[in-house]
This record gives sequence, structure tokens and C-alpha cells, in this order.
Amino acid sequence: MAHSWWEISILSDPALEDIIFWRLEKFGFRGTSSEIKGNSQIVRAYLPQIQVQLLDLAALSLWLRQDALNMGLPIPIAQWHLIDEEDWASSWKQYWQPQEIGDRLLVYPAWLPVPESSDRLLLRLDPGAAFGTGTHPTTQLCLDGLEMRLGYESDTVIADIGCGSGILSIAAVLLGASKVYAVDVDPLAVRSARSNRQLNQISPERLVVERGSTDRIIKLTGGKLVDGILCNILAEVIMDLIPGMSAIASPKCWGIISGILLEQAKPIADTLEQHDWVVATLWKRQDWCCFNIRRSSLRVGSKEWGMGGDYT
Ligand SMILES: C[S@@+](CC[C@H](N)C(=O)[O-])C[C@H]1O[C@@H](n2cnc3c(N)ncnc32)[C@H](O)[C@@H]1O
Repeated sequence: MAHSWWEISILSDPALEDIIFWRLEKFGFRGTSSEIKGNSQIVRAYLPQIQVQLLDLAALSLWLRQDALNMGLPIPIAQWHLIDEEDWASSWKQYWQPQEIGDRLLVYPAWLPVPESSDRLLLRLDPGAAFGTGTHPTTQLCLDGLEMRLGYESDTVIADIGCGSGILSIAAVLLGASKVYAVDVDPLAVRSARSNRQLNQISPERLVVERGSTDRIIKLTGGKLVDGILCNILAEVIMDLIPGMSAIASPKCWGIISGILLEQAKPIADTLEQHDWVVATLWKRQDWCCFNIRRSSLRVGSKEWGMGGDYT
């Protein structure tokens, strides 16, 4: 039987975009897109019908109303209706266009014809029901960080925790990583990442995609430690995953960690430092931030060698 999906569209002041994305993500919405219409913006997102009750959507709308009032902005107009699986699959696609990210990547919807030539690395993607189209600021921050990291390294083994559509893992391979282990707790994400792996003609040996989290990485690598970690999940989840990240990290491991709102940066940075990570830089885009971290293996007495990030 075909599933039905909620399609929610929210008309608002563009200044509310971040908070709307954040609320939708917390609700589990996927395929989020935004479009500017005059002085306003429309954010659209989709969620399987069975995952949410009508009353929850009304509550979401009240939260958004409260957010707007707190920020002194016009109250957003949220509308929702049910669409069937086929309509869902085609409706959000029309709002998602090819997108250049950083200096080297071009994220390209799978259903568009492949361009004859491009001076960028083509990352073809059909996220299906998974998160990760490249439109979200946190994904973009991670891709920027990855591009910079892999520009200087070769023969790098990477773990992507919470791979979603596989966008970061595939970018890592395109940028030269020798092996990537991608995990996600959501079976739909695993399916999506595997099919995107195939779409980009990457072998299952070079990009391993499995269901799970940090503990699964240890099993997949046979206990070998990784050189780099990508993790773009919400701050609350990252907090719990930090010990697991330390357990899979080699002494020179780096990490690109995002999904963190600016006001959540300090507790996350403190916890990272307690687990022997140095927060080297903090990048921000809109209200979101991304930590570039590395293992604090260079210690002299209790003093660490490394740049402290400004995350207060
Ligand atoms: C915000 S999406 C990121 C997707 C993609 N990596 C990107 O950057 O666009 C977060 C993903 O993390 C997954 N996730 C949530 N908690 C997790 C956990 N404890 N371990 C592994 N994956 C998790 C979710 O299922 C979701 O696919």
C-alpha cells in the first residue's frame, strides 16, 4: 500500500528560516526546501503521515508563532495537507536545483541530465526520504570544511556518523578520501546513501554504508582507528556521541562536527575538550555553527598545543 505524506508549507519572513528549519528537523521532517517570494519565503517539508498527528502539526504552528513573536517578526502562515507517495516524490523535486558548494563541488539532482562538462566535481544525489540535499547550512559548513581538509591530505580513512543521504561521504570520496565508513540509525537513510553511492559510481568497498552509529564503526573497521570524523546531527545527539567518537579516533584524527546552533556551542565545545579534542576553529552560517576539531595528542604537562576556538 502506498504511504501518505504530510506536506507542510510555511510562509514567513526570511529571518525566521533558521528557526523554521530547526523546528522542522526536530519534528523529523525531510526534503526541506526554501524559496524566496518577494519579501517573504516559503519553506516546504515532508513527513510520513504515520509519524505525526494532526495535533502535533497544530502545536508546531504555535511554536513558530511564538518564535516569530519573540523575534518581533510577522506571524508565519503554516499550511499542511496529505499527499500520496508518488506526489511526494515529485513535488519537492521541482524546488531543488543544482548547487555549487565551496570551490570544488556541484551538488546535482539525480533526475536532471548530467552536464556534458563541468569544472567542478559532480555530486549526484537523490536524497529520497533522507536528510541531506546540501541546502541546509550545516551540510554546507561540513562540505566546506571537508574540502579544506582533504585538500592537504591523502590516504585518509573517514567515518561519517549520521550519513543521511550520504552527501558528506560521497563528497569525501570525490575529494580523495581513500575509504569512508558511513553509518546512520535510520534504515531509510542507509537505503538512500547506498543508492547515491551507486549513482556516483563509487564501489561498496570504498564507501561502506551500514545501519548504526559509532559502535558500528568499530566493528566495520575491525578496531582500526580513523583519520577523520564527520558528524552533522543535532547538538543533543552529538553530546552523547562524543565518547564514541573518541573511541574510533586515531591520535591525529580530525573532526568536522555540525548541527549545532550557536547558543549550543559552548557546552558541546566543553564536552569535546573533556574528551581530549581541541576545538581548532568554529565556523558559522546563519544561526548554525560547525566545529573543526582535532585530537589533543600534543600535550606538554597539562598544557595543550593548539588554537582555542572562540565559541563564547
Ligand atoms: C541532519 S542529518 C545529516 C545528514 C547528512 N550527513 C548531512 O550532513 O546533510 C542527521 C542524520 O543523523 C542520523 N542520526 C541521528 N541520530 C544518530 C545516531 N545516534 N547515530 C547515527 N546516526 C544518527 C539521522 O537519522 C539523520 O539521517
